[in-house]
Amino acid sequence: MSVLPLPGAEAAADEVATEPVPQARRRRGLPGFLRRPGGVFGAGWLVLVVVASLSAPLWRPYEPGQQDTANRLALPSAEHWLGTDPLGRDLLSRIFTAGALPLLASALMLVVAFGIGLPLALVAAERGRRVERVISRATEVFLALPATILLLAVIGVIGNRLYPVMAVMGVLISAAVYRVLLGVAQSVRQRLYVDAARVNGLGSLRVNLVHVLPSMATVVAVQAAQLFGIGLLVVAGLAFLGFGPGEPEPSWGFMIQDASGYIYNAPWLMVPTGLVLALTVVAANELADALAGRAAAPTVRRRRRPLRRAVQAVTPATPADPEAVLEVRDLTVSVDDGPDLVTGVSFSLRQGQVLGLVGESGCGKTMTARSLLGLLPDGVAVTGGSIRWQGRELAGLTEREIDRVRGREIAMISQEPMVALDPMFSIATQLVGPIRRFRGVGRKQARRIAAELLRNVGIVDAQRVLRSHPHQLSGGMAQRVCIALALTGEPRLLVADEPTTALDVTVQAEILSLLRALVRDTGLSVVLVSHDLGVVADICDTVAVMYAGEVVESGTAAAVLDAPAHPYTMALLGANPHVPEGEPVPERLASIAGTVPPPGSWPAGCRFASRCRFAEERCTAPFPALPAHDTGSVLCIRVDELSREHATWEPESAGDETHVQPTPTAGVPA
Ligand SMILES: Nc1ncnc2c1ncn2[C@@H]1O[C@H](COP(=O)(O)OP(=O)(O)OP(=O)(O)O)[C@@H](O)[C@H]1O
Repeated sequence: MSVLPLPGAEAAADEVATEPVPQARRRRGLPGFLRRPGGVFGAGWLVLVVVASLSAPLWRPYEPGQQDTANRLALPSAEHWLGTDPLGRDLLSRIFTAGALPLLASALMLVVAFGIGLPLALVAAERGRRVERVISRATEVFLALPATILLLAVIGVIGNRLYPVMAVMGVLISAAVYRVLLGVAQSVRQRLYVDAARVNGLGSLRVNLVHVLPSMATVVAVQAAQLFGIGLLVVAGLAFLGFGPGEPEPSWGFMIQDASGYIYNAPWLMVPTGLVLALTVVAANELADALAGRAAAPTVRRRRRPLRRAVQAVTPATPADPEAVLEVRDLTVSVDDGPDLVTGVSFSLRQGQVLGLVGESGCGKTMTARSLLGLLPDGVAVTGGSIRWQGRELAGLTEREIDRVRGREIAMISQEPMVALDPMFSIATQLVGPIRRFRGVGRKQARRIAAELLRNVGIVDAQRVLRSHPHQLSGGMAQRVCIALALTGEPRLLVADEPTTALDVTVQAEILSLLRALVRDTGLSVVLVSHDLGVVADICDTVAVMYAGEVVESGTAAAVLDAPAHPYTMALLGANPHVPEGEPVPERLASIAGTVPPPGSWPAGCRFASRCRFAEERCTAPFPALPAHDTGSVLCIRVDELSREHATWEPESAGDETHVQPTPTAGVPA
């Protein structure tokens, strides 16, 4: 007997890992699964059988043991609608009297299986890889046990008592339930709105109850429906083998076994009981399929984002800039038992300033930014260096300690506003909760503050937006709401990970000007992650250019962007399609041959050397020391020579060019 795989449940689990299209959720009328014939049949038949079985004592035409000896083995008639058994007992009355037991026993099995499997999956998904490994190994032991033999052994010990036996069956099945739900819980926890909820101070229990569980509901329902059918078959199978209520008590399994003895001279006897059992199992499966179909249909796939954090030993560092509110020194972020993703990253940020982290995709910008909030993916940790925020060390804080900082002192906005908002709740609900938690105010006042926050981020019809759900907002509006959400805890530092990437150019300019206004009016500091030099030039005071997990050049935005000193910065600017206002549009853009080397295969010397036009043999040797630069730092041993030579990264030849399609950014001075 095996309960895995559960194909429908797995399909639904797979789909739940993607982001739902909110419009589909909000369609009015019948639930999605009831728009499918299988769903209508499954739900209808199950309701009928459950109601008829539980209420059988109220309506059955005969007592289940009442014998009509003149009418033995009768075919259906007006007196006995489904016929009679060898003792002349009414089949209709016996079938539905017998129904309560398998239905309740199956339900008990489900309660036990989900009562164990679901909490274990939530805990394993939340607590990280080590806890998950322990729980998974333990459940694998259960999966390896031969369930049928074990059940018979249990019956041998506790006797012919069906409910305890089915409870034991539930314990065995909980391992399979855990396996399916773990994957779902892990993927739901990776959604940005769960991340946002954690940043907004929601405790782990409430994150699970409010955000994770509702998103798992479909998979739980699919799996429960399938397991219910399996439970019915188990009960019937046990009764067929003689384990279950004995004569004269009716049971489906025993009635089928009894009928099998009359298969040649009274074949009809098998039909009613067999049909009711078969239809009930099929109905459970049809319902599961319809539920899985409902989950599968209205979805689109989105990029998954890593979220969880793990902190390991860190080394302290002394502050270099006395005016800095944020001082990151020699930050190293690594995969557990794996390569470094970020090494030796240092930068500082003053109050009311914006720091841009720039670089190609995969350079470690996001890992660096997420380290500030303790929101690294599971299995990735800060393994060295220091993150000092307002004089306090953040690297190495426990989850509980960093919880007090997240949202209240440091908040986050992300690249995909639509995914950062929970599609299930109105904007008011999503704002009021964090406001009440962070500011300790009542619901009414929280709603007033929510409206005020929306107005502060440029939303004029705040009341309408408060009543809306995320899918009713445009991308720009949703990002404004996300910024308002980030401001609910009155943070002093905002980590903005590509906040304008998903928006069109006009809206990008609006959001940038909103961020600028917030910085100017409130003294907020911002760490802005971007691969767009136009955006960085537009808003940042200082810049740290990242390549292959390290900062290769840093300094004031004016210095770095106007007079880049590191070849990689020169190359990025040479390949930048943004054209400064008033400057001639270049005919060709430079390109950078090759790709960023992945973590684990960085060379010992300059990591950019293999792509650098100015590289010499000595560039491949390990760096002697970090060369100094007037206004920041440059990780290039040829920096002085290149500066003297006025080196620039120009398009070299026809093979090294890209024709320009200028996309002027509103107000980008570059
Ligand atoms: N959970 C993870 N486990 C292992 N490696 C990871 C994980 N998440 C990211 N990485 C790797 O870490 C490196 C840095 O990734 P990161 O997301 O910080 O880059 P990025 O510069 O922000 O790029 P992008 O702009 O595409 O987000 C990449 O090589 C990436 O593949």
